[in-house]
This record gives sequence, structure tokens and C-alpha cells, in this order.
Amino acid sequence: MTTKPLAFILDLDGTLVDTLGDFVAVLGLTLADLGLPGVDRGFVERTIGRGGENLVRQTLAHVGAKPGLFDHAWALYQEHYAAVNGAHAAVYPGVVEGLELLRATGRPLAVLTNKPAAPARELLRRKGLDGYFSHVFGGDDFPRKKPDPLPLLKTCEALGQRPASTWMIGDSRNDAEAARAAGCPVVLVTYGYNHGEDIRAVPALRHLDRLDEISACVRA
Ligand SMILES: O=C(O)COP(=O)(O)O
Ligand SMILES: [Mg+2]
Repeated sequence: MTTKPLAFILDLDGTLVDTLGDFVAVLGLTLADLGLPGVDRGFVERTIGRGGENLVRQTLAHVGAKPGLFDHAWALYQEHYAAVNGAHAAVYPGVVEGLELLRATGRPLAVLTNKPAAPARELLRRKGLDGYFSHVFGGDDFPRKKPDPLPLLKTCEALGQRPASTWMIGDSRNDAEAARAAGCPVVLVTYGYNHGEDIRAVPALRHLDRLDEISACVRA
């Protein structure tokens, strides 16, 4: 039996906000600066979710860049990301309604993303979502990122709740693996990015097509 949720941790990219367009634009600008060929949207969609550094590394390898370019590429990427952040991104349908439902439970909500904390907080602010969360943690707030359980355990600690009572809501097996290892029940949304694989194959308490379908889980 799953314990009643006393707190919620939500992923950002692919769960709250569709940021694929931002990643595509930022990588395009970064690669153009480096005189390298661009990458297609499908590649970006399959590769996001493990943090920006991983995305830049995978992209450089994908386009056959010479070794040793990472530091320069990462600096350019971060500069472009700060400028573009949110311009090609949209809050998914059902997210505001879902956050309202979660807020109405009176339980605290946190964001835990692999995106660095500064652009994550700025994106939430630009999209009007920042008011829902007591804590926002990014990929650079802890020594390890999801799918490692450490960031989830630290977020539970900050929320003052045991992992068994803290639900993780995410869009990828990264979130599910981190949650399982931390001991948090997991709910998965079906509309995000899951490394090109069907998220329904990943075990979860529930798979939601919209975040506001969470009402069926929290009402009981
Ligand atoms: O990889 C990223 O930058 C963000 O990923 P997440 O918000 O889905 O954790
Ligand atoms: Mg995600």
C-alpha cells in the first residue's frame, strides 16, 4: 500500500513546461558559433533530461566535433540559454489546473530538475509558475543528478517529509529510477520526453495524460 502523499516533488522540463523549442534554439545558436552543423529536433528530444552538460557533450559527439571543445561550447550554451530561456517554451495544458489541485491539498510542492537552478527559477518566474513551490532545486544544487536518488532525498529533507510520503511527478525513467531508489512513490506524465521510449512501459502509481488528472490520486 502506498502511503498518503504529504508532499510533492515535480520535475520541470517535459512535466511542467515544454522546453524542447528552447533547447533546439540554444543548441542551434551554440553550434553556429562553433561553425558546426546543426542537430534536428528529434535528436534533441531523445537527448534532453540528463542536464545541460550531458546534452552539450552528446551533441558535440553527434556532430563529430573535435575533442576538447566542451568547455567553450558549455560556456556559449549557458550564455545563449540565459537569453533564450522560455521564449520557445510553453506550460503544458492541465499544468496550472494540476498545480492548483495540488496546492489545494495543503501539502508543500517542490521542483527538482536536472536543469541548473538559476535558469530553472527564471523559467518558472517567466511562466508565472514560481508561486506554487516552497523549494526549487536544480541539477547544480547537489553533487549528483537524477537518476541518482541523492537529489530526491535532499529535497524530501528540505520538505521535512519521509520519501515514502513524498510523491515524485515526472516525465522520464530518470525521474522514476531516482524515485524508486530514494523510496518515493512515482507518478508519470505521458506527454514529456523519455529518451525516445514509451513512458507507459515504466512502472508508476499512475500515468497521466494531463497533470490535472492527479485529482483522481489525491482525492482519496
Ligand atoms: O535535462 C535537463 O536540463 C532538464 O531535465 P528535467 O527538468 O526533466 O530534469
Ligand atoms: Mg523531465
